[in-house]
Order: sequence, then C-alpha cells, then structure tokens
Amino acid sequence: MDRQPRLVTMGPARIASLRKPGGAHKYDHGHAVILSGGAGATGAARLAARAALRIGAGLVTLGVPPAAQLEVAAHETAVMLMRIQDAQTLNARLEDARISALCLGPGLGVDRAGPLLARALVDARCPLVIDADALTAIGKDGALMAALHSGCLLTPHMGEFARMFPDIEVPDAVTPRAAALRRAAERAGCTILLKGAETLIAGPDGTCYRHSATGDRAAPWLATAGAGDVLAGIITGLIARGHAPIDAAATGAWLHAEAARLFGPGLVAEDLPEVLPRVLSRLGV
Ligand SMILES: NC(=O)C1=CN([C@@H]2O[C@H](COP(=O)(O)OP(=O)(O)OC[C@H]3O[C@@H](n4cnc5c(N)ncnc54)[C@H](O)[C@@H]3O)[C@@H](O)[C@H]2O)[C@@H](O)CC1
Ligand SMILES: Nc1ncnc2c1ncn2[C@@H]1O[C@H](COP(=O)(O)OP(=O)(O)O)[C@@H](O)[C@H]1O
Repeated sequence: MDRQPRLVTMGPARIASLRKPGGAHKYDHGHAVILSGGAGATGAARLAARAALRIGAGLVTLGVPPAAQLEVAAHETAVMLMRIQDAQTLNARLEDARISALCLGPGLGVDRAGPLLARALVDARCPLVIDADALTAIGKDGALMAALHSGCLLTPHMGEFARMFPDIEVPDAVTPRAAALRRAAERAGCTILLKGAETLIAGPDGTCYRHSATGDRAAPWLATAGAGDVLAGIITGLIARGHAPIDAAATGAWLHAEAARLFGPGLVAEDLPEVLPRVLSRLGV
C-alpha cells in the first residue's frame, strides 16, 4: 500500500457526486439526524444541522431534549425537530429506516453524549458521525471505544484525539502523522478525520487522505469557534446523501476550507453554511 496519503482534490467524479439528479424527491437525498445539547447549548448542533441541509441532505432533523425545544424552534425553520430526551427515546426514533446518517457530539455535553452514543452504536442502522463531546466520552469509557464499528467516522481535533488515543504520539510531519492515524483507525475499526490546517483522514483498511489548507489554499479564519461543528454537519449531510464515510470526510474537508477561503477575513462559523451555495455553483454543481 502507498504510505503517502492521497491529496484530496475536487475532480470531476467528486463534483458529479454533489449534483442532485432531476426528478428525485427529498427522501432520495437522505435524512440526517443531529443530536443537540440542552437549553443554552444548542448552537453547535444547529450549526451542524444548517450545514447538513446546505450540502444537500433532503431532510435534517435536530434531536433535542424537551427543555431545549423552544430555543431551537426559535432559531430554525427548514431544520425539523424531534424530542430526544435520553437513550431510550433515541432507540425508538432510530427505528425509522429512512434516517441515513446520525451525528452525535457537537454541544452535546459529555454526560449526555456517553449514553446516547452507547445506544446509537448498538441500534443505529445508519452511519454515525462522532464529534466533539462524544469523542471525549469515548476517551473516558473503553466500552465505547470497543463498540466502534466500520460505520463510524470520528472527527477529532488534536485535543480530542489525545483523549482517545493517549498512547499514540502525533508527530508534526505529515507522513509519520498519517502512520499514527492509520494505527488509530485500525485500532478503532473505523474511519478517523484528524482536523487541522493539514487534515488527515484514515480508514481502518489503511486508506489515507490528506487535505492541505496551507499555501495558496490557506484558510486561517477557520480557526474560529464552531468551525468544526460545521464540518461535522457537512460530512453528515454528505453521508446522508449516500457518500461513503471516507469520501464524505475528504469531500467535506475540501468544501469546508473552500467556503472559508471564499468568504475570507471576518469569517465566523455561521457564515460557512451560507457560503456553501456559492462554492457549489463555482464548481458547476
Ligand atoms: N457555538 C457553539 O455552540 C460552540 C460550541 N462548541 C462546543 O463546545 C464543546 C467543547 O468543545 P471544545 O473543542 O471547545 O473543547 P474541548 O472539550 O475539546 O476542549 C478544548 C481543550 O482541548 C485542547 N486542545 C488541544 N488541541 C486542540 C485543538 N486543535 N483544538 C481545540 N482544542 C484543543 C485545549 O487544551 C482546549 O483547552 C463541544 O461540545 C463543542 O461542540 C464549540 O464547538 C464552539 C462553538
Ligand atoms: N489554521 C487553520 N487553517 C485551516 N483550518 C483550520 C485552522 N484552524 C482550524 N481549522 C479547521 O477548523 C475546524 C476547527 O474545528 P474544532 O477545533 O473542532 O473547533 P470547534 O470545536 O470550535 O468547532 C477544523 O475543521 C480545522 O481543520
């Protein structure tokens, strides 16, 4: 196997994968569900939901605890809501086979994330995008790590990675960093996207991609609160549309950085979903 990670580029096949064929209806483009934190902590999941909708998921639903329902409803219009109080309610909701991607972690709170993730790992029939507090929960609970499977995609920043894999050192240089990430993905049995200006993505089979937001593709304004929540939403939306987790991760990393570059200085996280339509139209999607 080639030990150098493949550079993510936006070629014709990737662009074609973003088009919506005429004649399809919303369920043909998938249903993404994103679990929200409680009252006062719904922003991260709302950012992810907006991004999933903008990237073309046919339906996006936020799973909210009842106490946060009004807060979320006051902000969202096209995004739908469902009450998800706890792991038991999640279990019942996941019986809907039309749910095609589930995202857990942004703003969820580590205590809420643990039991919800444990349930989703067993009951969800769709791929899982596991981010933020759900990653921290994995770092605290070996049983969650052991329950990860090939339908999972982990999207840690460096701090979250270190919590999950404290014994795996992450070197600065890309090639040894890719080797470290491959070891982690093999151990976890799932795909991992390690965020940063150099984003690396490794599958459990050793496949590895690199997305560079450096040089003439630098996107320094992505270093802003909530940018990672938006990335999780873009990737969840793409998976909901039918992209394989590793392809969704690679395409999502490219689109996320491109949106930041197109917006430019002054970017805040909520700008990213709103600039996606321009990114898509410039690609000819
Ligand atoms: N608008 C919102 O509602 C936002 C909510 N957020 C949520 O806030 C919660 C905490 O997320 P955070 O990522 O801030 O905190 P974490 O709980 O992951 O901890 C942050 C700590 O991790 C360490 N760290 C090491 N490398 C890092 C890196 N590359 N990036 C960031 N931290 C690194 C730092 O020491 C830092 O103090 C999550 O649920 C997240 O989704 C944030 O995403 C910010 C925006
Ligand atoms: N200097 C940078 N250049 C390019 N991309 C960056 C830079 N800093 C952060 N990013 C990107 O922004 C996102 C930040 O995500 P994360 O650290 O999870 O923040 P948050 O938890 O606030 O959403 C990641 O996708 C990361 O790759």
